[in-house]
Amino acid sequence: MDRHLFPTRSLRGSLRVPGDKSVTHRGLMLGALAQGESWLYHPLKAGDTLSTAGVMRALGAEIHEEGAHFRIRGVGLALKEPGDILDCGNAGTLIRLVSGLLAGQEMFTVLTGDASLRRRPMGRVTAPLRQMGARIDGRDGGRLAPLAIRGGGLKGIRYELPVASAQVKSAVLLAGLFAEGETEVTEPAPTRDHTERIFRHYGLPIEVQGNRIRTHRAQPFAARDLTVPGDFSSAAFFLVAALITPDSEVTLEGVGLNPTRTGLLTVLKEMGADLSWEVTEGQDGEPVGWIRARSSQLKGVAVDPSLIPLMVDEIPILSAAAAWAEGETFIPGLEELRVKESDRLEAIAKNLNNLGVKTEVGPDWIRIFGGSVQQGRVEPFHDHRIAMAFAVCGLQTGVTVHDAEWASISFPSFWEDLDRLRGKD
Ligand SMILES: O=C(O)C1=C[C@@H](OP(=O)(O)O)[C@@H](O)[C@H](O)C1
Ligand SMILES: C=C(OP(=O)(O)O)C(=O)O
Repeated sequence: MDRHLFPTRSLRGSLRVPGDKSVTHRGLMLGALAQGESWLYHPLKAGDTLSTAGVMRALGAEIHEEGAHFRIRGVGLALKEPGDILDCGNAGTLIRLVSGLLAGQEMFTVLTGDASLRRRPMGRVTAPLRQMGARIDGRDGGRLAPLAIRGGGLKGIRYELPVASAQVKSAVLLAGLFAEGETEVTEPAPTRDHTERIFRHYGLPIEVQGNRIRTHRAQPFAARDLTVPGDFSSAAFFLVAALITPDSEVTLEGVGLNPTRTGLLTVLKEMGADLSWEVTEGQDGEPVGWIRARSSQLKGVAVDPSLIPLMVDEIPILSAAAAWAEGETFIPGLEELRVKESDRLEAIAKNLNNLGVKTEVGPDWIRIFGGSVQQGRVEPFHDHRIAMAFAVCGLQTGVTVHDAEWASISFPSFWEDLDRLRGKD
């Protein structure tokens, strides 16, 4: 479905963004593994996380939608063998994390997903899980889904992550809960630490020492309620929208401000953004607070590559900010963007060019020449973040977004929330 956005003059108001996608995936999985009943409050109910609810139900958990929340009855560590294949839809986090869980279970499962997911690299999880003892097959020798997993009999390993990936780290740690001995993961750079935090919330074994994270076999653990913070990655679209639109001020409330997620704030500040934020509470192990953004004249910057893992999903919206900045922005360290829901580096360059913005692209970097956005058309390439980021980029000039429904993978109320801030109810 095409969505036409007329030129926006100002964005004003405050908003509570939907629940964090990463925390919701993990909350559903661990709630499903716990013993007894618990509530997952304010989860994200969107394409990706509804896929996780479906998969965990097929594995024996009871998951009920109760208003805005989920009520979960867990299985107490022993999942049930499903009678059919498990469909992970568009969700990379789901297929990779659940592979770790299934590697630990004495049963046979097959995981698949949509066309995008079946193109994404799975060798990064199947390699360590095989080292732990799981038998896994798949297309291209287990590098691509569908993946067939026969789990059980795992032994702990010491594993150095070849890429800075929270999904791979989490898959190995989840498998470690079912493995004999200790499992240790070393990260090349810090990545989002929601798995470590949620393990602590449930009293599961977890020890973090610098870039080394250890776990070991878990005993059945009791169900416990969990409140999901607002998703910083969803908030990011409205922050940048307010910065680049004149006469704007937007406040986002109840947002997760975990420092392993907020690299974008550092970069936008360096670009001259009028941004303020405050952590107001610790909610079930995650820092939560508010962020305020006001119209700002941004300037181009060279981004420090060590910040990329702390803002890996925000590169599309950072590119939109760069398009409105004065001068050049250089973003290095982007090799992982090539293997997300789309080739995001390519998708960013194509959409910027559609909107009149010049770019140069290398194998893992992009240079954006800001200051010349024109009216145009956004092509999401079946990727939710691309749809939302470039809708924001074209807000002032007016823009047509093709296949706008892709936003519902992570942010079903995006278009209505945007209209509310634009004063168009
Ligand atoms: O662990 C997670 O919840 C996620 C980790 C990141 O992926 P990688 O681990 O592939 O970097 C991120 O892009 C994804 O949206 C969610
Ligand atoms: C990369 C993303 O998600 P996933 O890897 O879970 O598909 C994302 O939400 O931007």
